[in-house]
Amino acid sequence: MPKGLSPEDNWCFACGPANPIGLKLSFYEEGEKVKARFRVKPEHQGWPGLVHGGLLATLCDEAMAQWLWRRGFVAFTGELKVRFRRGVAVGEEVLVEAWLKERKGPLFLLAAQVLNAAGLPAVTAEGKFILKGHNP
Ligand SMILES: CCCCCCCCCCCC(=O)SCCNC(=O)CCNC(=O)[C@H](O)C(C)(C)COP(=O)(O)OP(=O)(O)OC[C@H]1O[C@@H](n2cnc3c(N)ncnc32)[C@H](O)[C@@H]1OP(=O)(O)O
Repeated sequence: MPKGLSPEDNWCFACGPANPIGLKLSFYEEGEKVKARFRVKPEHQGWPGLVHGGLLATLCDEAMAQWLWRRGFVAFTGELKVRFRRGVAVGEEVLVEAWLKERKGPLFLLAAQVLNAAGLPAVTAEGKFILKGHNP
């Protein structure tokens, strides 16, 4: 793990409860997936009334990293492919979920999606993660 990066600090932008400007995502397990709910705020918008795509990509990236982290893998995102299918409105509560598709040695391929308030896919994503270590 790089210097300055301590999980105990809880400063992860997406999931760290101590980060004052973080998203404070709280993940849980359901079957083979990790999931989190997130209510989008006005400060997350890009086009007026619509959530910024970069933030939705962050939700996917984080969910996939969480899937690995919770299983003891410290793995970095090497590649992230994101498809924006439906705009998400400010104020909406979305569900982000991630799961493993394949592992080839140190390379993990995961998938994620953001479901809108109606349960329809707003974003689908795939990520390649490279194993860098294990957490105790
Ligand atoms: C508080 C608690 C929080 C707990 C939860 C924490 C959540 C945090 C979530 C944050 C998620 C992020 O945004 S992470 C931050 C964004 N990502 C980064 O900063 C990573 C920056 N990039 C790197 O550090 C590096 O390039 C790596 C680690 C990705 C790869 O470098 P490396 O480790 O030297 O790996 P290397 O030997 O080159 O390659 C190993 C194998 O992976 C393949 N490979 C390498 N890079 C890639 C790639 N981009 N796409 C595809 N494949 C790749 C190689 O071909 C090779 O396969 P073969 O030839 O052996 O078959």
